[in-house]
Amino acid sequence: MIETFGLTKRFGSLTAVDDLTTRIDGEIFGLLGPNGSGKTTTVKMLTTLLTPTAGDAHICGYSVREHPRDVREHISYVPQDMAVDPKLTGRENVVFFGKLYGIPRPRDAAEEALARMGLLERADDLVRTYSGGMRRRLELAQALVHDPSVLFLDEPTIGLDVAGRRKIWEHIIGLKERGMTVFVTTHYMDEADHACDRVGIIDRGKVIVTETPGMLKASVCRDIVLIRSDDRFKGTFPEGVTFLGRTGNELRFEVEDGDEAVLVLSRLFAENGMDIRSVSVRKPTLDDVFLSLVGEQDEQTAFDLTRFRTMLRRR
Ligand SMILES: Nc1ncnc2c1ncn2[C@@H]1O[C@H](COP(=O)(O)OP(=O)(O)OP(=O)(O)O)[C@@H](O)[C@H]1O
Repeated sequence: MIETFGLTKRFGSLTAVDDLTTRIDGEIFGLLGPNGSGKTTTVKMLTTLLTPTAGDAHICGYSVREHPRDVREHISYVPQDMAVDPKLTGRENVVFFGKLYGIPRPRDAAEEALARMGLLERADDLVRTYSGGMRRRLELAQALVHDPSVLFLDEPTIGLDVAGRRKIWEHIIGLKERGMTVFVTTHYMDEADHACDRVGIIDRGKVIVTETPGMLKASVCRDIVLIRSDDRFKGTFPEGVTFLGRTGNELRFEVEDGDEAVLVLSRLFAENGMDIRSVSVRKPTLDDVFLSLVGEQDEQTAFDLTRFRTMLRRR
C-alpha cells in the first residue's frame, strides 16, 4: 500500500528526510521521532503536499511524483489541526467533505462514516457541543467519507483525555481490521506500543530502525534502573551498567540484574557524596528503546522534550 524508494527531501543544505526505503501494508505503522526529525516532511511527501527532492513513493501503486491525483483519491490525511466547523452539525460537516471529494452519494457515505465512528446519535447536534474526543472522531469520519485505502494521521490523540485517547485508538484499530493501512505519527510511546503493529524511529531525517514494538523492547532486554538525584555524578559507572541518559534529575541505566545494580549504584553514589531521592527498577518500555536509539543524553534536549510533552498535555 505504501512503498518508498530512497525518498529524500532537502531544504537548502538541510536534509529533512534522508533516503527512506520502506514498505507498509495492511497494518498500523507508527513513525516516532524527536522534534524536527522529519516526520511531518515524510507525511507531506506521502500525501503529495510536498514534492520529494529525490526518490519516490508509491501509494496503492501510484507514484506521488507522477500520479498525485490518483494518490489523493486513495488516501486521507488528518493533520493535527484539521478544520471542523463548530457552527454546523456533525452530519453537515461530513456531507460537506463528501461533496468536496465529489463522491456520488455524499449523504449515504456520511451516514456510514458517522456510524463507523460511533457518532450517529449526536450527528444532528452542532459541533460546538461536542467533546474533544467527539471532534476528533468527527475528523476521522470526514477523512473516511470517500472510503480511502490508506489513512495518514498526525498525532491523532493529542490533547485528549485518557478515555478519549483509548476510544480513538479502538476506532483506528477497527479501521485496520477492515483492511485499511494506517500511517500515524505520535509522541505517545505507550500508545505506539499498544496500537502499532510496527514502528519506525526517525532521527535527523534517517529512519534508524523499523520493527514491532515487542522486538524493539526485546532488544533492550535488560532491566532499567532509575535514580533521582539533584547532584551531578562525576565518576565512571561500573562495568555492566550502561548509562542511557538523564531527564531532569532522573538518571536511567540499563543493567543485567536490576536488584543487584541498585545496591552497587546506591553505594557508588553515596561514595561520591550524592544524595539520592529515589531508586526504582523496571522492565524496558518503548520510551527506553527510543531514548537509547535517539540518545537523549544532552541535557538541553532532555529539557526541551520534557517541556514539549508538558505542552502537549496542556493542549
Ligand atoms: N519548509 C521548510 N523549509 C525549511 N526547512 C524546513 C521546512 N519544513 C521543515 N523544515 C525543517 O526540516 C526538518 C524536519 O522538520 P519536520 O517538520 O518534518 O519534523 P518533525 O519530525 O515533524 O517535527 P515535529 O515533531 O516538531 O513536528 C526540521 O529541521 C525543520 O526545521
